[in-house]
Amino acid sequence: MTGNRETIAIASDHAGFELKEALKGTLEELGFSPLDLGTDGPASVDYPDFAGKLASTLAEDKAKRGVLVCGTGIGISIAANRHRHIRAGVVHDATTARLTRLHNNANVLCLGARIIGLDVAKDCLRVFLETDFEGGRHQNRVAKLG
Ligand SMILES: O=C(CO)[C@H](O)[C@H](O)COP(=O)(O)O
Repeated sequence: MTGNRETIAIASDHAGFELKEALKGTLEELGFSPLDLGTDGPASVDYPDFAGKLASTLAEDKAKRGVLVCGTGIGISIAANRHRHIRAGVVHDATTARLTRLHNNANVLCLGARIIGLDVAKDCLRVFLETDFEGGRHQNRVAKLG
């Protein structure tokens, strides 16, 4: 928390850099405090490094939720999901953003900057952050993820 604003960790590779920068502003508008873990520019970098930074940040309890962006959202989600405390979901619209919270209790939102536009990405972010886990039948399934 920063003041009474929840901290949201956010990171990207070079392909996601511009979208990450834009989404930091969206987080502020929505009343959250973005914790930017890089990358810091358009120079080519390796997405597992930034997924790892975000995973460490959540493990250290510096944030409870995070956002990762790469070209497709896929590579950075694979990397993030190697960490047992991470449930990262790649989403493409508000419906998948809602369902990855309702059903999967995802704690990390993954977006593909080369796949979706800014307005859709903003919708995904807002819905992801405002939707609670449904529990019930999904609780055992999520527990079985390890
Ligand atoms: O989407 C990604 C991983 O899933 C990466 O952003 C993408 O592979 C980077 O590609 P390039 O080095 O050609 O910019």
